[in-house]
Formats: sequence, structure tokens, C-alpha cells
Amino acid sequence: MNATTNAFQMAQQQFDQVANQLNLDQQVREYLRWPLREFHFRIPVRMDNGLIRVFNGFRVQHNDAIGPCKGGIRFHPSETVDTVRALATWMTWKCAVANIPLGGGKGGVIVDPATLTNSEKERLCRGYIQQVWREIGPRQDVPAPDVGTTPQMMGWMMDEYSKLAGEYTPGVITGKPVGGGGSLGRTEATGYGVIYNLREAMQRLKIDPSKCSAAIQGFGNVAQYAAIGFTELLKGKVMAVSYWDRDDRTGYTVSNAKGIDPHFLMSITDQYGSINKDKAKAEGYQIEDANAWITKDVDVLIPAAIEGQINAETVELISDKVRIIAEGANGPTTLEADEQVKKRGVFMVPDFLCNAGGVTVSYFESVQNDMNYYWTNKEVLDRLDDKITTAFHSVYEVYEKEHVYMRDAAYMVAINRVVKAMQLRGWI
Ligand SMILES: NC(=O)C1=CN([C@@H]2O[C@H](COP(=O)(O)OP(=O)(O)OC[C@H]3O[C@@H](n4cnc5c(N)ncnc54)[C@H](OP(=O)(O)O)[C@@H]3O)[C@@H](O)[C@H]2O)C=CC1
Ligand SMILES: O=C(O)CCC(=O)C(=O)O
Repeated sequence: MNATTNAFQMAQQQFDQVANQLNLDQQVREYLRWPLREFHFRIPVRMDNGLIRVFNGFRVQHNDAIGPCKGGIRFHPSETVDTVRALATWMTWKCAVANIPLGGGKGGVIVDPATLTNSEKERLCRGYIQQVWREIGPRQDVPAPDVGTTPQMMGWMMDEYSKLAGEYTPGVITGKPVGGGGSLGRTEATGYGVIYNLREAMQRLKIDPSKCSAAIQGFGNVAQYAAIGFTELLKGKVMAVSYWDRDDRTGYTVSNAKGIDPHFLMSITDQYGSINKDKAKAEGYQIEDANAWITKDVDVLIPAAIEGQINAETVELISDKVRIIAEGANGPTTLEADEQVKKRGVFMVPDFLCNAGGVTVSYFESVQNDMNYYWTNKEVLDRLDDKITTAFHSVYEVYEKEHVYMRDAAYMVAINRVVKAMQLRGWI
């Protein structure tokens, strides 16, 4: 998030705007504007050099009216509790709009995982669980990966929880490695979910996807599979992706006038989403500055890195050719920029609808863990497609009927479902 934008204030303001439109009761607003519970803790870790380093960790549980809290754990050097609160709040709306029986939670550790060795990462993951294990569980709160965390880390966390709980408990965490309690399809789920949303949006807007081009910000998990999906499922062209270069401490855009080959770029990308720009250049790619991706004359922009990237400054750089923004990241568009996007009539597929594919397959993973029976990749992706398609149209129908912005329509669907669950449980 850029320095001037606080993600949690942004999440609250988005909610307030729609609460006004829905004329939501004041007491219900108070309930939903803040997380129900949050845990702040310190995680001492013995580093490989024998010294102890203490990390700050958080787990925030926003709402569990519909089911156990659900949401990733982010390892990031600029993590703040407000970012985690925002992400937990958005998880509540995400699970509700996807119509899966889960609530919203999120976790975080202030750390740059790229500075840790593998064994230090393992001890940090186990330490995180040691601090929070009493507050999570398959029927309480189920974490998962997010920025800076991986399936292997989820495997270590599940193992630590199982040891502390005294029984094998795969359903405590999702996004685990396949063969270690994970589900096929989870790796590609979020990026493909973005693409299923785009396919449905284009069908409603009568746009031929095979004639479309896209530019993507980021080249981590979500961006990589969005790029593959855009080229292979929609048959469109991705003209540019951007990434953060750790060595140069700046971002770059990697573009190709003929369209990028996502598989080639993935083959020269490290585990943190950093592309080897020399190898890309040698294959004829152009290397441009960090913001070049957003200036491209493309039909679709897919921000898939972090929060606050389409903001008051960068929104001015968006080409008039852009017709759709599909938010792969959580909270990539600030409130000011959102107003501009709305005014310009660009069709918005909002974050908690657009990137709901990941948590949907996480839900499938926990269902498979409970059954101890695992589905094929095709079964998982077919079910995902079905869920995302239904979610998209449930929001689109409100957008059409109520003549509201797509983000507001998604909030309306989600808030109504959460409020109904709260009423049915006698909370309000
Ligand atoms: N993974 C999932 O299933 C889901 C993820 N999301 C959201 O999607 C977004 C991306 O997550 P994910 O792909 O998993 O995370 P990853 O860590 O795999 O990828 C994010 C990438 O974006 C890079 N990045 C950071 N800042 C910039 C920048 N200014 N310009 C270009 N690249 C940048 C990061 O670099 P570096 O590591 O060097 O900072 C990293 O390589 C996040 O908002 C996440 O919360 C949402 C739903 C589910
Ligand atoms: O897979 C999950 O449970 C959560 C993924 C997540 O953190 C997100 O959707 O932002």
C-alpha cells in the first residue's frame, strides 16, 4: 500500500459506502466494521548463526457468522496490523460472495522471507503456530498461503499444529503440498479464477476474448496463472507483466509486442516472482520501467501484486483502450482511483470476487481432508469454474438491476449473506 493509503481505512470506507446504500442498521455496521478478534504475538526464532531473532506476528478473525474464519498468512517486510485487518475483512466478503460456508480471517508476519534460509523459514512457521494454535483449527479458523508463503510452509505449519493437538489434523490449514494433504488445482486456482471471471464478464459485455490483450502487474502465483489462463483458456495475448527486482530494489515491466510466453517467463523466474531480465532480453523481450504495464494499449488490466497500486497517480496512466480491470490482488485500487475508473466507465471485476478462486479451492481442500478422499485436477477445476461462474453472475445481476458499480454490487451480495447468517444465528 502506498504511504498515503491505509488498507483498513479503505476496507471500512468501501463497506460504509455500501452500508449507506443498503440503509444498513447502525448496530450491524458497528459489528461488521471491525474484526471480532485479533491476536498479536512475538515469535522468537533461533537463527542459523545461533542467535535468537524475534518476529512480530498477527492473526485477525473478522467474522465467522457463515463458518470458520478463513484466509492466508502473509510474510512481508512492510506488513502492518491494519493491512491484516483489511485483508481479514475482505476475506469475509470473499467467502460470502463465493457462497462457501466460511468467514474471514488473515495472518501476517513482519519479515522478508527471501532473507531467511530454509531451516530458518521452517522454524518461523513452526513458531507462528506455537503462538496461535489454540485460536485456530478446522472448526475455528483455517489459515492458508498468501504473499511470501508457500505450500511447503503450510506443510510445516500443519505438522506443528498436529503435534501440538496430538492428532493428524490436515484440515487446520489449506494450500498444503499435494501428497501432504493438499488439493490438486490449488496452485493455479486464484489465477484461473480471475480468468473464469473475465470470461463471464466478456460474455456479458459481448467482447471476443481471443481478440483481446492484457497487461499484468506482478509475476507471482496469481499473476503467473492469470497469464497462462489468459493465453491458453481465453486465447488472448498478454503483452506485458511486471515484477519487483530485489537486487535493483525497483520494479520492471517485461513486454513483448508479439505477446509474452508465460511458460518461458516462469522458467526464468525465481520463487519470489523475480524475472531474470537478462535472459528475457536475450529472447527479445523489452525491459521497461515499473509503471509501463499500466500504460499499455490493452483491453484488460490485471493488477496481481499488492495493495494500492492503481492510485491517484497511476490511474492517470491508464490507456483509453482499457475496457476491463480484473483485480487479481487484494485491494489494488485506492478509493480515489476507483472513482476515476468508475467515471471512465471501465468495467471493474472487484478483488474479492475476482480472486475468490484461491479460497474456493482451499475450501475444497478442507472438504477433501474431512472425507480423506481426493479429487482429480479436472474435478477440482470444474467445481471451481462452476462456483466462480455462479458468483460472477449473482453480482452482475445486482449490478444490472440496481445500476450500481460492480464493486458495490459485490458488497451488496456479500453483506446481505453475512447479515442473514448473523440473523439466523440470533446475533442481531
Ligand atoms: N495466492 C493466492 O491464492 C491469493 C492471492 N491473493 C492476492 O494476490 C496478490 C498476489 O499474491 P500472490 O501471487 O499469491 O503473491 P506472490 O508473493 O506469489 O506474488 C506477488 C508478487 O508481486 C511482487 N510485487 C510486489 N510489489 C510489486 C510491484 N510494485 N510491482 C510488481 N511486482 C510487485 C512481489 O515481489 P516481492 O516478493 O519481491 O515483493 C511478488 O513477486 C496479493 O494481493 C494476494 O493477497 C488473493 C487471493 C488468493
Ligand atoms: O486460500 C485461502 O484460504 C485464502 C486465500 C487468501 O488469503 C485470499 O484469498 O486472499
